[in-house]
Amino acid sequence: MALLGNLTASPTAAIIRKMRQAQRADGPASVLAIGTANPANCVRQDEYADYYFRVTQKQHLTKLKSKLNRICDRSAIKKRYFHHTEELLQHHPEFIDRTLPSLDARMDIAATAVPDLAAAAAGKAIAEWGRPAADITHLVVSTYSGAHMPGVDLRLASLLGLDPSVRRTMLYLNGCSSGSAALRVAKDIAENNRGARVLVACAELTLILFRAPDEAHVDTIIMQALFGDGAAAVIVGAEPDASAERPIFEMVAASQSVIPESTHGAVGRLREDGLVFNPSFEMPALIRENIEQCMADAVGPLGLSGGWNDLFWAVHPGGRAILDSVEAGLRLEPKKLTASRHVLSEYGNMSGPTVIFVLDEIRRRREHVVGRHGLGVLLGLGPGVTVETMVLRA
Ligand SMILES: CC(C)(COP(=O)(O)OP(=O)(O)OC[C@H]1O[C@@H](n2cnc3c(N)ncnc32)[C@H](O)[C@@H]1OP(=O)(O)O)[C@@H](O)C(=O)NCCC(=O)NCCSC(=O)CC(=O)O
Repeated sequence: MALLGNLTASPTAAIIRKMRQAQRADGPASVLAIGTANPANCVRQDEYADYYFRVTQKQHLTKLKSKLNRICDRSAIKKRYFHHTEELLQHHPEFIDRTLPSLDARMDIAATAVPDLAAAAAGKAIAEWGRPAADITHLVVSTYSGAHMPGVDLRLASLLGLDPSVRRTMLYLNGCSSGSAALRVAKDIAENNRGARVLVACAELTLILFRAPDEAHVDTIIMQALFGDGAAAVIVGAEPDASAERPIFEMVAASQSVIPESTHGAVGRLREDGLVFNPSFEMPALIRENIEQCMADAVGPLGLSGGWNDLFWAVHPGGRAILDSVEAGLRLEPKKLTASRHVLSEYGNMSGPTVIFVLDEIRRRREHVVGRHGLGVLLGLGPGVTVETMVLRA
C-alpha cells in the first residue's frame, strides 16, 4: 500500500496521468453521419404469404398460410427487402428442406453479400461525413448473418479503402440489440482515443434463418412475418472539427441491463440448418412490465426519470407488439414512436441495423420529433432480454 502511495505520488505517475489525459478526448462522442442500405428485392407484406408458401412449395398447408396472412395483416409492416430471391431459393433446396444441412451454403453466400451490403451503407455514411475513408481510425462491425475468419470487418475495410492500420472489432450473434451495442462500443472508443473516427457498420441478411413453414414449428412463421434485410452505418467521433464535420446527435451516456428472469424471451441457436431464432410469446409482456424500471435505472442518475414524454425515442421496432409494449410501459404519447413505426412499416425488423434506421428517420423529422431540450433515448432490445440504452442530445 505504502509502495503504491509512493508510486502514485511519483513523477512517473504524474507523467503517465498526463499521457493518459492526452490520449483521451475532452468532449463526448457524437454521431457525425448515418447511412443505410437494403437489397433490391422488395416483397410487399400483403403478398408475402402467397410468395412464401409458393417458393417453399407448401401451398397445401392452407391453415398455416391463413395464419401467416392474418399475422402479416396485423404486423403494421408494408414491405420488406431481401437479398435472397425466388431464383436463388430454387437453386438451394437445402434452404427450404430443414432436414438438409445448409449452414455451409448460407455462410458461402454471406461471406460476400454481408460485407457488400454493409459497404453500401458505409459508403453513404462516409459521403455524408465528407472526409476521406482513410481518416477512419476504428471499425466496429456487427452481424449474425455469417461468421468467417478473417471476418466481415476485414472485407469491408478493403471494399471501402480504409487504412490498413484501422483498428477492427467484430460483434457476432448479438441479436437485435447489436446496433445499440456497436454504438456504445464506438462511443467508448471515440471518447478514449483523441482524434478517433469510428465507423460502425451493422448488416443482416435473413437468409441465415429462412426456412419452410412447418406445422410442428409454428413459430417459424413469426420470423418469416417480421424480419427483413438491411445494413446501417454511423460515423462516431468526439471533438468534431467545426469546419469539416456536422454532429447530428451527441452521445451523452450509454448503459446495458437485462430484464430479470427473461433468458427464455428470445433464444437463437446456430444449427446445421442455419440460425434458429425464436422470440417467445412473452416478449411483449416482459418488455411492457419491465421497461419503466430499466429506463429509471439507466437514465435516473442523469435526472431524466419519469418525464418520458419530454424525450424523443428511437426504439428498436422488434414487432408491432414490441412497440405497443414500450408505448404502454412508459405511457408514451403515440407520436413518440412515429419514427420507429415508420421504419417497421417500410422495412420490417432488420435486427441490429433497425435502430440506426430509426435514428436516421428521427434526424429527418427533427423539428417534429425533438423536444425543447433536444434529449432523447436510443433503445435497443435483444436476447437476454437485453435492454441497451443510449441518451442522445440532438
Ligand atoms: C407477430 C405479431 C405482429 C402478431 O400480431 P397479432 O395482433 O396478430 O397478435 P397475436 O399476439 O394474437 O398473434 C397472432 C398469432 O401468432 C402467434 N404468435 C404471436 N407471437 C408468437 C411467438 N413469439 N411465437 C409463436 N407464435 C406467436 C399467436 O399465438 C397467434 O396465434 P393464433 O392465431 O393461433 O392464436 C405480434 O404478436 C408481435 O409484434 N409480436 C412480437 C414479436 C416479437 O417478439 N418481436 C421481437 C423479435 S426479437 C427482437 O426484435 C430482438 C432480439 O431479441 O434479438
